[in-house]
Amino acid sequence: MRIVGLTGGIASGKSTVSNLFKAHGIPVVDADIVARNLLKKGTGGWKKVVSAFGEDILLDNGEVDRAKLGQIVFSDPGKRQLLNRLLAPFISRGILMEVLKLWMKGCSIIVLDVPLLFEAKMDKWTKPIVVVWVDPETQLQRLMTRDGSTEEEAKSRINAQMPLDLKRSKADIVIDNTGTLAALHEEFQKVLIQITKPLTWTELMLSRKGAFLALFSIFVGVAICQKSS
Ligand SMILES: CC(C)(COP(=O)(O)OP(=O)(O)OC[C@H]1O[C@@H](n2cnc3c(N)ncnc32)[C@H](O)[C@@H]1O)[C@@H](O)C(=O)NCCC(=O)NCCS
Ligand SMILES: Nc1ncnc2c1ncn2[C@@H]1O[C@H](COP(=O)(O)OP(=O)(O)OP(=O)(O)O)[C@@H](O)[C@H]1O
Repeated sequence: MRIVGLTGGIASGKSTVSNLFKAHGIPVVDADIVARNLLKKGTGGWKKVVSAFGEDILLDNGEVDRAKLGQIVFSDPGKRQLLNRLLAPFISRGILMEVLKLWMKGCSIIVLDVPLLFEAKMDKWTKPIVVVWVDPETQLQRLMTRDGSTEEEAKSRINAQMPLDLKRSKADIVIDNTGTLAALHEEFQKVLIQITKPLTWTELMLSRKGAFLALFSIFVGVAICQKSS
């Protein structure tokens, strides 16, 4: 199974691109959805977060007030690190479970849409890594429009992540989403061809999976030779 990593900056267009993957029949595991489910009332994640941040972050119905928790963690790096530390193991386990379900269904290619793919060191699970990039001004404008946030709020969210240019430098494939949606659709078609084409022998051997298969075959070969001699 090929696990494609999809990441980028906040509001760079990951969900828009992941919808294109889904429209082409490629399943997507969305880390934001996994993280949202982990904060549902009564779950393990909810308990950890309530005991660390207090009941002040709850709504009257006992669910986490996401806007309030967001205001706290995006204006205080220490509190953000605390939240990340509490939720990271649950998030990676949740993602892994979704991957397993898709593997059991026989999916040959899946996409992991993870905003913090590099920050959470999940990049080693995925190949190729697609980074959705936008220029900083467009990113800020789109974020403020989508969330109805002030410039200050939007900037604090952008600055809470690894710089987008650094993510771009770590990518195997970059999608520039600074232009129109039509331009994005066009660029996506090229990426889809790149991602779905079968690996060449050289690429397979250079991949970790290929190296593992080669070593395994050598090991089995040696074992058979020893047994028959
Ligand atoms: C703080 C929370 C409650 C705010 O909720 P809200 O509904 O306002 O935002 P939402 O979850 O839709 O996230 C929007 C975007 O914010 C960015 N973001 C979310 N969490 C983080 C974080 N800890 N650090 C940096 N950026 C983040 C991502 O780009 C994400 O796509 C929520 O983001 C959260 O629980 N974050 C911690 C879990 C996490 O790390 N999620 C990212 C999955 S890898
Ligand atoms: N090429 C585009 N032209 C105009 N608007 C766009 C384009 N691509 C995305 N958008 C809009 O920009 C906003 C951010 O896009 P999207 O939600 O896909 O980003 P994201 O990377 O998934 O964000 P997050 O990190 O918060 O999950 C949305 O309102 C979306 O409709």
